[in-house]
Amino acid sequence: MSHIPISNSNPPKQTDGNGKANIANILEDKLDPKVSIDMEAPEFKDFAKTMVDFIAEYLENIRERRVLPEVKPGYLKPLIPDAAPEKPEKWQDVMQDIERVIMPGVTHWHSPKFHAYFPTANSYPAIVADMLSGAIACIGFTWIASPACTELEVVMMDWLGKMLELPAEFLACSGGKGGGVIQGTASESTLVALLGAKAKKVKEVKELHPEWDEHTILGKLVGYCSDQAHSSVERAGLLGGVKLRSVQSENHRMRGAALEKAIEQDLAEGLIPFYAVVTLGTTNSCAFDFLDECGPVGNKHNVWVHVDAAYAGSAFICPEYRHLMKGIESADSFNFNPHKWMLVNFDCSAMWLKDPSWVVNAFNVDPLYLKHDMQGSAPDYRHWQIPLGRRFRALKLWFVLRLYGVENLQAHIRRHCNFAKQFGDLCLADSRFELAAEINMGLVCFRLKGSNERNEALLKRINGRGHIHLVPAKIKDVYFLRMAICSRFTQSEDMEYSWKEVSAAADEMEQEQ
Ligand SMILES: N[C@@H](Cc1c[nH]c2ccc(O)cc12)C(=O)O
Repeated sequence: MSHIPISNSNPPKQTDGNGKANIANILEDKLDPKVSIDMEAPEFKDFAKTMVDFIAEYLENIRERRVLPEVKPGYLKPLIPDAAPEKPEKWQDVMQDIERVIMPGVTHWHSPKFHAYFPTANSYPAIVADMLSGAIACIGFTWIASPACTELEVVMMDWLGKMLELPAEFLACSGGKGGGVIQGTASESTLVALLGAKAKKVKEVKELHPEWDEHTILGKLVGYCSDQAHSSVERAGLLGGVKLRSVQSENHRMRGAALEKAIEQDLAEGLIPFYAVVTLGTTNSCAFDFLDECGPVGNKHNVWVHVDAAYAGSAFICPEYRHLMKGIESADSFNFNPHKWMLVNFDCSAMWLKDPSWVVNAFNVDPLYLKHDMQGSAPDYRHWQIPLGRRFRALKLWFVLRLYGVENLQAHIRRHCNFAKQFGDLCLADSRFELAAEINMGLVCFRLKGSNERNEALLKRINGRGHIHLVPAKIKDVYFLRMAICSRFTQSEDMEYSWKEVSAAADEMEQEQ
């Protein structure tokens, strides 16, 4: 491509006297058809190879970078021009600008010094798969829009479901109604399940009470989640236009009896329970609701049970953690994010439905341009999700599952859990600290013994030092720090480093007292 003058782009256009461009002149001013405006393949190969080298260098040495940037809001604008260039630039110049413009403002999520939120995944096989997805660049809304996009997704969701030992009813290969779909995020899955549950309940109630209009029914619907559920569950209720009730957890976990009590109270008030979200691995403390209690309660009251295992679900590929999803057979839908903890880059949120027809029919619009002759023989995933467009995300799963193998993915999970235990032990060996919750998976919730204010000051100091990055949480007015193990590059020495940072910040605070 580059540096070919594009003849029509620059000469001043004659105007018609009113400041408007003269159409005849513009039409005369055509592109030379022999001149390509595209980057050609040889140049693409050089550019892409340089980028691959940059990526490998960036990731392998990520530990050396300051995990949290020091820039202030607005830092970037002065570093680049105010408008897009008229003439093409060199890719080498763009490469140069990555360190100058972008890197100073990057929070390095894949650094072993990053311990905030929960992990987001990153692996070379997934990055390469995304390159291929970018090249095929199909929009797989229907089967015919790119059969491989749909069919690989169906099979990958079966592979993944088998890795977790999901009940056969969730899998397409069982030959029943069930199957899996890749959504963008767990929040989307929660909303999709809620909308399916809502459609199902409205239909049931209409059959029982043909005299009730839809508005009356919708006003009576009520859903449930634990008081520890992610805020996206509450948001799904708002987006879906239904009431959601939060159920008090016990030791951070929702119990069946509390859920049942809430349902019965609502029934007594004439409300219509329709949906319950059971969280396996909460954001605050990675607590697990009792699915084996809550699921059967939901089933008994004909309430759709959705399981949100966004982070912790990846651990169910390890048999030793599967007891935490006991009761899974009672769920109507199940979701976890391989893009959090299973080495598949964002976005890849795996959702299974026992009976997708509720979701499919709830969203069904069928314009002529989206119809095709094979309808009904394979899923048209546009009906399973909120947007119409969808990328070829199954490629990332396929590459990661094949190039790691289940064994190495299990090893990744186990390593992170062990690092969390290592950090927890370091913490407990220092009498100034205590754990704020039991250590679950790759998360340690800890705090300085004493007031919330002391812990707020500690976190500020840790993040201010800039060597590691953590975020806090609060449960029942107790403020604590969350140490999430996030990077696939983490080694045991990194945990020692992170602990030293925490204890050095505590030392500083003591010295100032
Ligand atoms: N980033 C998440 C938000 C989310 C939804 N459900 C969760 C459960 C636990 C957790 O730690 C985060 C979430 C998403 O995929 O939408």
